[in-house]
Amino acid sequence: MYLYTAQAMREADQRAVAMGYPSLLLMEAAGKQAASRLLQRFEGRAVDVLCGKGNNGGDGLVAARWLAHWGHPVRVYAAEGQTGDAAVARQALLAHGLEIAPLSAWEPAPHSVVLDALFGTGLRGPLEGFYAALVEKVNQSGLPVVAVDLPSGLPHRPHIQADLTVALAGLKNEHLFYPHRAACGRIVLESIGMPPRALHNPHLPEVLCKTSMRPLLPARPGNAHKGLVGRVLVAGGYRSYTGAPSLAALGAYRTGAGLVTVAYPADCVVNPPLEAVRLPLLEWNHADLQAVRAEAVAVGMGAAAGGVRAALAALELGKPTVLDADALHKQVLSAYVKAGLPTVLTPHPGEASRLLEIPSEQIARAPLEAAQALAERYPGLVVVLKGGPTVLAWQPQEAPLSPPLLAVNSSGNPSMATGGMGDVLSGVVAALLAAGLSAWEAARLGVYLHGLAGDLASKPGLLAHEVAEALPSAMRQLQLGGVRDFWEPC
Ligand SMILES: NC(=O)C1=CN([C@@H]2O[C@H](COP(=O)(O)OP(=O)(O)OC[C@H]3O[C@@H](n4cnc5c(N)ncnc54)[C@H](O)[C@@H]3O)[C@@H](O)[C@H]2O)[C@@H](O)CC1
Ligand SMILES: Nc1ncnc2c1ncn2[C@@H]1O[C@H](COP(=O)(O)OP(=O)(O)O)[C@@H](O)[C@H]1O
Ligand SMILES: [K+]
Repeated sequence: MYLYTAQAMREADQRAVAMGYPSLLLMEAAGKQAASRLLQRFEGRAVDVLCGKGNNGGDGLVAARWLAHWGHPVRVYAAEGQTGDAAVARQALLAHGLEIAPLSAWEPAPHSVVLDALFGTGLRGPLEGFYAALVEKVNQSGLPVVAVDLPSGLPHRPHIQADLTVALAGLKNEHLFYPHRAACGRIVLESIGMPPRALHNPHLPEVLCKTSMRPLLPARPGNAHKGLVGRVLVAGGYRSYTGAPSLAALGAYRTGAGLVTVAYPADCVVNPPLEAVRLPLLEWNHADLQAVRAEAVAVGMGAAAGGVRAALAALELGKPTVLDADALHKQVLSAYVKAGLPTVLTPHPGEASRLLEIPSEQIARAPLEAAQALAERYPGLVVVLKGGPTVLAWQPQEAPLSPPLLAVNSSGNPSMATGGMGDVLSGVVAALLAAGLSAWEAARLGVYLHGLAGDLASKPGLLAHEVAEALPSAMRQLQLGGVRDFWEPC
């Protein structure tokens, strides 16, 4: 499944029509589904439907018709001047004997719910004048609001603050990225019958979800032994933060690594899991690391100034590698590009800011663009730009002229914003690399599982090792089909 811009969704709509699928059917499904989702959540309240003059308004007119048809009290307020499908929706509503009042007549009524069908993906620029005032009036009414497709006004200000948003046909950027996502409330995605071929567009970012991630889970053969399922070398640690390599080791073990070795400077106290092999080193050098039996490496966690040396020593092992934290320096990344090894780098916005030399606020505002810029700068390396949500980008070296592949994670939550969470992720991705997944597969599945474990363990005061401990349940639930994507109805 893909993440759409307004333009990409319009193109999908046009493809559906070109394939012979009538657009009126899409509007009918959209309005009917929005009405039924509203009733599911706000049964018993009168519904005020606010309709704009475009197709979002058309969806609202369809919803109003069905609400009335099902016997619910409904008042309709609409702009004048619908055309095309929305005009047909208006006629159909009138044929049911409903009256349409002007939008200017709307006043908040106690115990009602507002269906916001003012503007969707067709909005051009911020709302002003009458519509800006209407949106503010709805927000100030304190009434619950269900938004059709998008809270009206997004991605600009002012915009509707919704309790529920019924996304139509596909998720749009506003449904996944903050601060806009916060305006959507709970999000439910309705397919509205759009032909899958019309939605198909591999140039768009992939949304990581249970359906695409489940097939990537590595199988564990009946005759498995610890040398067969993937061994991981974790290289990191320094005086200041000795928990980092230990958490990476825990993440790797809890993702199914057969054996984890933790290499760290001998003058630092590291307490890896009991099950890990310890390798204290006097200095980061290739010869000592070479002795470790491992199919993948995670390097840089808590390594401070030793990060660059550790990463360059690890490079000579010629293994698939995760570069995190203190390994994330330009000279390291350039050396890994040259080596052409399967490599995943996992910067947070601060580290990406150092690499791209742009402010981290800019990265947080446009994470997909930042991940893409890193992927283009370091072809062949898979970029995992961590955040809420984490985004991924990869420019395959064999296809330098095509745009990078992009993905956005859908799992994870703000309780994961605590120290050590990223260290666990490095171990998870390294374990998947060691199990034989490609860098793009391991990064996508690793990010998804890590977020899913965070969702299962979510609570105030969540600690990174608790997320690691939830990884086995996350994998089992994904395997057995017990996972719910956030846009699925409860
Ligand atoms: N997949 C699809 O493409 C489908 C889309 N549908 C609906 O269609 C919507 C998109 O419809 P439209 O493209 O008609 O666009 P909208 O209905 O979102 O808005 C277009 C209308 O808003 C006006 N407008 C735009 N910017 C404005 C501004 N800043 N201030 C005041 N007025 C402004 C335009 O003049 C136009 O009348 C979707 O969000 C969805 O609700 C559904 O009907 C079914 C299928
Ligand atoms: N609000 C959030 N929503 C989803 N995931 C989050 C959120 N905040 C943090 N995370 C996840 O937690 C991890 C934090 O990583 P990082 O900042 O590197 O932590 P550390 O450096 O302390 O190990 C990332 O995987 C990130 O995606
Ligand atoms: K809307």
